[in-house]
Amino acid sequence: MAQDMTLLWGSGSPPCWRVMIALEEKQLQGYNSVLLSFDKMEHKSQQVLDINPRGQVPSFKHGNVVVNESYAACFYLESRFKSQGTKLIPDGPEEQALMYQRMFEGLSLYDKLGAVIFYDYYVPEGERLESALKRNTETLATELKLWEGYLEKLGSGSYLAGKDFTMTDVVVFPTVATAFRFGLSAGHYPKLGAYHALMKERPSIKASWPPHWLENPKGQDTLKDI
Ligand SMILES: N[C@@H](CCC(=O)N[C@@H](CS)C(=O)NCC(=O)O)C(=O)O
Repeated sequence: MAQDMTLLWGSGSPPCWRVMIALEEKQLQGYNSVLLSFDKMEHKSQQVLDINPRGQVPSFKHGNVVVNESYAACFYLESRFKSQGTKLIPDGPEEQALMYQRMFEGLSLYDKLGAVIFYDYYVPEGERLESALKRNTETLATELKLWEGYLEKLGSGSYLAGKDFTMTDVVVFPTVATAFRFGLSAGHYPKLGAYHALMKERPSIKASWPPHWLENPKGQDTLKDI
């Protein structure tokens, strides 16, 4: 089916997961899927550097077309396979505006989540401060409350940009799932919890669930109290 496509990816990487969901939704199964190990630094291998000089994943190739930014790859797939699989960009101008707005806001959520769960990874040992981590955590909680409010306003059973599944869900769900993997409480964020539960049942999500999460279903509890 999609044998002329290659995706180099790492398990649990939200940017990689975005592209995998888009491929599933556009019925592009059968692509050449190359799972790389971050622990072994395989994302810095020549195989990746040949198509992505940043040495990052996702790295994606379709024939001679290289698209490495996850948002760009998702847009490329939607545009190239417009009439195939799920329609990810709604036609209505208002629906489209909300979809674009929320998908780019999703980058803020991703950055703020990373600033908490990967604090020790990003900040060298001698430069870490309790006060900075506390501030990052408060900033994340404020951001999560925004999303909780968006879902509340849309009503139960909604996706992130309305009653239909859209590109916003493709690109933002992996961040939401990562927050829950790191212990976010559905008790504290019931709308996000319901959204997470709804999405977990979707075939594209089941098919692309991070393999190391399947192997080890228990995540961390970093976010349990926020
Ligand atoms: N802007 C890129 C970000 C990709 C990214 O940050 N990938 C991470 C994995 S989640 C990575 O490869 N990190 C290794 C590195 O930067 O050296 C996208 O959204 O595609």
